[in-house]
Parts: sequence; C-alpha cells; structure tokens
Amino acid sequence: MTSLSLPAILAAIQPLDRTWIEKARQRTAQLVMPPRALGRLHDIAEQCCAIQQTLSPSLEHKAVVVMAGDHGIAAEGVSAFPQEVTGAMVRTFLAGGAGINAIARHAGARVQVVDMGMAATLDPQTTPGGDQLKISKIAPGTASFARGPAMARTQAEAAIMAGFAHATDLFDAGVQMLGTGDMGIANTTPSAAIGAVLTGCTVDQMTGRGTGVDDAGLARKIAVITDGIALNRPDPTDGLDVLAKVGGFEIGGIAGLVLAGAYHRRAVVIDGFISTAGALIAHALCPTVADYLFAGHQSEEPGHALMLHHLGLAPLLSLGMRLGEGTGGAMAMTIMEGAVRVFKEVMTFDQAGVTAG
Ligand SMILES: Cc1cc2ncn([C@H]3O[C@H](COP(=O)(O)O)[C@@H](O)[C@H]3O)c2cc1C
Ligand SMILES: O=C(O)c1cccnc1
Repeated sequence: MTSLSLPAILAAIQPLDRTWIEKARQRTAQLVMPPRALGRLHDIAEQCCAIQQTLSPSLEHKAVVVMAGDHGIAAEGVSAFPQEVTGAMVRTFLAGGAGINAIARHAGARVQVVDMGMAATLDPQTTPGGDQLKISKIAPGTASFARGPAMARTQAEAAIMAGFAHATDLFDAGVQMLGTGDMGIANTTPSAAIGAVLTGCTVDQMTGRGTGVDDAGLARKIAVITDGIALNRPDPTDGLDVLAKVGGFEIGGIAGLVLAGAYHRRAVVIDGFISTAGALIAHALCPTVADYLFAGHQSEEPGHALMLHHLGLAPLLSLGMRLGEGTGGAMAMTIMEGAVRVFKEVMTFDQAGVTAG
C-alpha cells in the first residue's frame, strides 16, 4: 500500500512535456512513407513517447484491471440482470472464461480482478484462479443513492487510493500499459449519474439500456437517477463528492487507476461507459490525467460519446460493443502496440535508400 495522500498524488501529476511530442514528430517525418500516412497511429506513438519520455517507447507489458463492486441502487430495478451475476462473473474472469479473458489473451495482457466491494465474498486462497484476485472490499455493496449517499466521503477516497495502489504495484512489476475494466450489476446507473453531473448533460441524454432494460426499465432508470441527483445534490466541482453521493466502489477504483497512470507516467486505456465514468471522477480531481489517457472504444451506450467529448478523447475503435469488463480497452491495446512498433521499426527514407518527397 502507498504512503502517499490523495492531495499529494494530485499535486505531483505533471502535464506531458510537449518537447517530446516535437522530437517524436521529427522522427515520424523521416519514416519511409508519405507524410503522416498512418494517421492517428502516429499521434498515438508520439503521445507514448511523451508519456514515457523516450523515442523508444514500449507497450509490450500490458495488464487489465477489472474492478468489481455491487450497488444498492440495483434494488430499484435498473438492471436487466440480478446482483448475483457480479460474483459469478468474477469467478468466470478468474477461470479465464469471460469476454475480457479472450480479448486480453489476444492482446497479450494479463487480467487482474479487484473486489472493491462486491456483495459476495470470494477467497483468493480457495477460488480457482484466485492468485489474480485482490481484495480491497470497501463494503459489501454501496448504499442506494435513491435514499442517501452511495457511500461516505472517506470510503470514496479509500476506493480511489486502493485503485492507485493496485496500479502502482503493477507498474512496479513492469507493466507499461494499463487497461481499466469493470464488473458490477447496475453500474451503468451510477455511471450515468456521474456523467450527467460532471458533463452537465441531461440525465435523459446520459442514460441508456445497460445490459438491456426495456422501455419501462429505461424510464425507471432515468427517474431513479434524476431523483437521486436531486436528493443528494453532488457538487460537480468536487470529484470526491460526486463519487461518494452517486458513484460506486469499482468506479472509485478505476479513478485510482487513472490517477496512477498520470502519476507514474504510464499509458492508461479506458474501456466503455463505466470506465469512462471513473475517468471523469479522476479528471474532476485533476484534469491533467487526460494527457495519459486513451479511449479504447466508443460504447453503444449513448452517453458515452458525451463523456469522451468532455474528456477531449477520441475513441480508437467503434465496433458496436457494450459489454464493459475492459474488453474495448484491451482490444485497443493491440492498436496502441502496433502504433509504437511502426514508430520504432519502420526505416527512415535514408536507411531504405528511398528518395524523400
Ligand atoms: C453476464 C454479464 C456479464 C457482464 N460483463 C460486463 N457486464 C456489464 O453489465 C453491467 C452493467 O449493466 P447494468 O447497469 O444494466 O447492470 C456491469 O456489470 C458491466 O460490467 C456484464 C453483465 C452481464 C449480465
Ligand atoms: O459501455 C460499457 O462499458 C457498458 C455498456 C453496457 C453495459 N455494460 C457496460
């Protein structure tokens, strides 16, 4: 665990040194191809040069952290699935059989799962695959924000600090690129609440069907979020207040992963709607985190585009995905790694003996 305080972390985060972008652009200009012919792949590689402060960046060592938590708000009938699915899916992640496991294997990323506050309790010692399960259980699920704050402010801070510590351990172990993932039945509801509060968009614009609620379920979800915001009055200038009042433990954990990427100068690839809600909390605490972030994909959840716009991020992929778990971020890691390989491996005009234009 880290001895740093959250204010110390926020104060230490530095924006990218733009001189590295300039140096990297000079190298890109020498690659044996028409100017910037690989489009955004060049931008990605140059941003990675600036993040790692080198013209030889590496994204070979990759990990996805799937943050898991349950939600009191699930009792309001805002999800198409029951709460037990959270724990059952965490077992599936550990067994290697979920969507994220297949995509992470394809991307060459390890998958770590953190119990940030599930209703169920899994013992790492006795659960198959439990060596990849970490326990930072803040509480066995949040309180319902239909009745009061989802959690105490101290719990919100503890969730962020736990995420920061897990990411720090992975970076210390050599991870060069971190993907964020989530599991928690009903978590598109707090994510939409966070999105509405922090982007200023309406709850109607921000709220989608999640796992697939019907029209009545969607109307109920919008009403629950609208009433929950009116009851709790989260302060949009205070990311911790927003997380505490309408957030979730796994969303706080994701915010901690995002802060850790910026603090340790490592690329973080966020996934869909829930991961981006976590990034919004981190961004509210420290807008500079956006320099270190990559948006893995554009989720089908309609509010996701509004969240990404607020963060100033353009998604790498748009594949009609709406799963979460870190799947879109893990798939995008393959693009990121390819971009860096182009930067390092393509010959210059001089080396190839090709006449420059
Ligand atoms: C089997 C299954 C696997 C999942 N993996 C991710 N989610 C995703 O769906 C949930 C959010 O949607 P909502 O707010 O509608 O409950 C989260 O757990 C998210 O990670 C899943 C959901 C299910 C049912
Ligand atoms: O975009 C996501 O991450 C998402 C969308 C719906 C349900 N679960 C996750």
